[in-house]
Amino acid sequence: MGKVGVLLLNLGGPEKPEDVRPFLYNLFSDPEIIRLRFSWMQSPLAWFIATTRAKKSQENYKQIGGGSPLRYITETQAQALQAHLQQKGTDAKIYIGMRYWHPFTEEAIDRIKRDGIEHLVILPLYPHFSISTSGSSFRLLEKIWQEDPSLNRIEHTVIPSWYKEPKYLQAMAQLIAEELDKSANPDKVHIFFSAHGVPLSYVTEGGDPYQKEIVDCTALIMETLNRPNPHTLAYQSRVGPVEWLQPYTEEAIPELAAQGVKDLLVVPISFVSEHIETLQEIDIEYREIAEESGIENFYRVPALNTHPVFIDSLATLVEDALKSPSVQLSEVMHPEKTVKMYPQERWEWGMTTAAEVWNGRLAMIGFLALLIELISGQGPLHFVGLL
Ligand SMILES: C=CC1=C(C)c2cc3[nH]c(cc4nc(cc5[nH]c(cc1n2)c(C)c5CCC(=O)O)C(CCC(=O)O)=C4C)c(C)c3C=C
Ligand SMILES: [Fe+2]
Ligand SMILES: [Fe+2]
Repeated sequence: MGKVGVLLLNLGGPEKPEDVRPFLYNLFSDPEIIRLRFSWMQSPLAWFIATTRAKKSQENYKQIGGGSPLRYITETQAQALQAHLQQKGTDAKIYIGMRYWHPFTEEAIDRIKRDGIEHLVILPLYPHFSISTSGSSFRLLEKIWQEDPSLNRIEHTVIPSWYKEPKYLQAMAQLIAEELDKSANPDKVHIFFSAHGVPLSYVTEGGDPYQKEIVDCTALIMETLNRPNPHTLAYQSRVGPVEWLQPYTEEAIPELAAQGVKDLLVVPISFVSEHIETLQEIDIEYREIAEESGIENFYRVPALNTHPVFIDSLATLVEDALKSPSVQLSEVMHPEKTVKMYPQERWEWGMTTAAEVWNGRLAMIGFLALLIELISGQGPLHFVGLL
């Protein structure tokens, strides 16, 4: 086999306070995050939301040291994966392609070309597929491929989602068991899976398999854990005025407390690295909500980061992908009717319908807010939680 490369896809995060606004601008410019019927409105709206949200977001990042640890952690994961693959006899170079911040996906592709990579495994660091995460990165890659025919020389294969990988489940179960055993009464602890949310319309109209994959994944982790603890699944990090997947984490925690739960173990499951939503949202905001509502012991399972069993699972995914028939970007993005992949047609159609909702509500709220905010210094977006 010729030169092998592995492209790890991730979201990216601002490294310092000045990065927050341009990072948010990149995020809200993505039509997979907000799609507007009139594409000319995308940039002004992204600019508007980024500018108005930046201060609050910067304050959150300040609470965890001013920036996101995502780049550093992803780099250590890449090094660990490269070393582990080498140990197992696979020579591969690892590249990091972030969607909204450095090192950008475009830069990774430039390096892959320069290094003369012949076989490329595309591995998103999201265990579950969502239109808004892996889907967005795949769409960007597809565009890069379309614009640069020389990339067709590279044989590529995509791993669309991988939450069923046994060693990933084992690593999660191991981390949960270690945390449970720190409690005086391990069997009494309520295990609380907190997944990152998406707008409900992504699932109901867009056909996003994300919710199903998350539900499946929690069941598989509980099965692997094999303990008698009760468990709950809820969704965190809602942004904007539309309905997201329910139950919401910030509402589910007080409900459990009202039912008499005293020991709560939060398990973040959408993401494999520590980031602002584990370090700030869970460890600070949700802990406060829990303690105020009567939870006595609040624990949190650490993110996988460079857990050796997790790195081994990533290596297995890469090795299996190199041995199996390739999965093309075009297959994932435009599956044939007979292939049971992501329902692109419903997704396109659904996102258009969802877009109308976003378009109507966000654009209207956005420009109205801008006007009111300019006049009064206090806009309505503060009340719907967008700013
Ligand atoms: C699987 C994980 C994620 C999903 C699904 C997801 C969807 C999604 N996110 C936003 C809006 C924002 N996300 C932000 C940060 C952020 N998002 C994820 C993961 C998922 N997002 C991570 C890991 C991070 C943090 C990166 C870091 O800095 O460590 C932010 C910025 C932070 C903030 O201002 O709160 C926004 C905004 C939407 C709208 C969405 C689905 C449509
Ligand atoms: Fe997000
Ligand atoms: Fe988020």
